[in-house]
Amino acid sequence: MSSSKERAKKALKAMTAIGLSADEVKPVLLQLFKASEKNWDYIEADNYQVLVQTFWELQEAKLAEDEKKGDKDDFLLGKRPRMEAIELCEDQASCDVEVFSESLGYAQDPYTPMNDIASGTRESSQVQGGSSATPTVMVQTVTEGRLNDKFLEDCLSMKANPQQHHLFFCQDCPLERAKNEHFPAKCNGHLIRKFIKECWVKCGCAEGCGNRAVQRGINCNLQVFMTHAGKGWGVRALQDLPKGTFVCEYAGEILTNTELYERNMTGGGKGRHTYPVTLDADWGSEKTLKDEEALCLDATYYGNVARFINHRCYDANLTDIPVQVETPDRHYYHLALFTVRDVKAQEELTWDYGIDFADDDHPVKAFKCRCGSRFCRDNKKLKRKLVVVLDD
Ligand SMILES: C[S@@+](CC[C@H](N)C(=O)[O-])C[C@H]1O[C@@H](n2cnc3c(N)ncnc32)[C@H](O)[C@@H]1O
Repeated sequence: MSSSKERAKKALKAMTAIGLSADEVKPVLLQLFKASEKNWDYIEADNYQVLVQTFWELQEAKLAEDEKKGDKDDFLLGKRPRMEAIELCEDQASCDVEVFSESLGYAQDPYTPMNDIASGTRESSQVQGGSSATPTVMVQTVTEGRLNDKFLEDCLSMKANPQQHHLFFCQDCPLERAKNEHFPAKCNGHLIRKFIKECWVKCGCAEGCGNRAVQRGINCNLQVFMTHAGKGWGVRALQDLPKGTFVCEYAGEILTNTELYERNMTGGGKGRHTYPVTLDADWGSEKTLKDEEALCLDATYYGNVARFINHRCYDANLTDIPVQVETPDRHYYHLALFTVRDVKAQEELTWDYGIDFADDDHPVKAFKCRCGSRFCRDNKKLKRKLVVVLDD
């Protein structure tokens, strides 16, 4: 059995994975630990459900308290309510969760710019690439339109815990520069993502090879429907979709950051119904990217069914994965949407656009999120009436 220290560390990691700050969660965890008489099974049950719930309940209580005092500023400014009101364990030094005073340093994985080797066997899993004398290992990530489980889990873990993976920090970040040309903020780091590399003509494999999904197009029955949640149109499938199914590509115009900025300035972005998607833009290549090189996909004027897929914070049922079809290019590439779990017929398909709802400087104004997720990041709407269950 792991020690309290390890379990506390694991709990904090799980909380940062869903976007909560470890510093804010620490006192809540400590209090819960005491209140439950050090019952880790209780704290860890259902993926730390009680911890997440208690955290939000205490936030809610603090908010209500501030509102009573007429101190609504933090909330209105979109800042997270502070947690100082929560008492810490008086005897913290001897408490066996002393890990709370430790900093949570994450080990960085060495960067491997290759797809993971899939377990599938297929005629082209080791084939010659082009005219090169050295065989290129063609990695099979998709089998009959379904993503390899390990590959999918790795992609999800990268998105959930970017700090644990290789991040590229630019000296002069084009994304920050697009927000503030004269005083760009420091780069927040860009995730070096995993790519699916589909088979192509030079693989020498058959046309029917299972490692070709995106290039074949949509293969499931999708329906655009009017949602009842005030989000406008949405998309659902009329059939069950197993985990890892390729749903569709996100198609749009490829714009540079500069073009997107100009489009927004000249009114083309006003009343827009789509949210542009930033392409990873070759982060990690040696050279500094200029504004004209950082790309995004804008589906405002041209797109496909993916432009109707709504956003959901954290627990969406789709994820986007970059795909190389034909060219080994990490700058211009395809973005494909895959299911992250089994999805039932008629269930709305959703995707986390990665919006930072607190970022007022983003070139496109974020909408008021109505995703309905308990992990919704649009805190301004967090006015749920929760009952504080924690009686210490
Ligand atoms: C890619 S479009 C999705 C299709 C859109 N619902 C429509 O009717 O055309 C993105 C737009 O849908 C709306 N939307 C998407 N997800 C939403 C959410 N979670 N809450 C509220 N509105 C959402 C926003 O207006 C957003 O700009």
